[in-house]
Amino acid sequence: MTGADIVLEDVTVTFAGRAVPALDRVSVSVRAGEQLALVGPSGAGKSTLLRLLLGGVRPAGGRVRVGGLDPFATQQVRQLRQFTGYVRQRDDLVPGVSARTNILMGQSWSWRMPDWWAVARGRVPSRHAARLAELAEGHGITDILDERVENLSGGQRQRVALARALLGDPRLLLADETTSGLDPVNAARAVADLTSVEGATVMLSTHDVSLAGRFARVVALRAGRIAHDGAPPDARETELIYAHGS
Ligand SMILES: Nc1ncnc2c1ncn2[C@@H]1O[C@H](COP(=O)(O)OP(=O)(O)OP(=O)(O)O)[C@@H](O)[C@H]1O
Repeated sequence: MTGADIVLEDVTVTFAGRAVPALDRVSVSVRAGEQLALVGPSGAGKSTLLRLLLGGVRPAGGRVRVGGLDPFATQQVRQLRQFTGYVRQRDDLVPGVSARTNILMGQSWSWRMPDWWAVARGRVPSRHAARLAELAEGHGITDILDERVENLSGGQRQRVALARALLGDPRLLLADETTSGLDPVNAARAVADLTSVEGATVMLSTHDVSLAGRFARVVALRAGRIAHDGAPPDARETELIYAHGS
């Protein structure tokens, strides 16, 4: 499986009612299979950039391509979402159903009738059984698979969301502050898992400078602009990226 390449050319996003663009003429190219950390102060545009890649926000200008697909073309974005694992900053687990069903539902686009029946009966479709068991074990959630997600802690919910993103062996993994609610052991495990999907392109946004330092490439945003793109910034550069004011 090959990862998805990403091309952003001169992309500007301006939210309604905001004088300042959330992304201001941003250009970034990511090779298929490349893994990078996205850093920058709160409000710098990290979530906006990740959401943009799946057609979640519409640019006022510029060009976006992910795996050669246009996220703003209906048919293409459907295809794009099928090969992407996305762990959002605020998880979007479906209440009222179990952790297991939530994890499986990320792959429902590929199900046929017998798979739907299996899930409706609380079972795991055979095509997902081995990988689900492996992910649940790896993330310490085997014992909570039957729990309704509203009964889980924030960290447990994050691990469920992570397992859902990883279940389909995605070509692209987008993780938005995924490790912030996790204890150090589970945070390390989450990063190890996110970066070990064979061939997948990975973009992980984080406020954790030491975590970002584990990536060969770090892209920093500041007030919607690229402030750094390359090897992890040193202490002085990091200070400038996070300095108050402009
Ligand atoms: N739906 C929206 N409507 C209006 N403004 C928005 C919307 N989403 C984001 N913004 C604004 O766009 C800017 C960038 O926000 P974004 O969430 O991308 O930042 P971030 O770098 O991910 O921040 P954090 O680290 O706090 O998650 C902020 O000024 C934010 O207030």
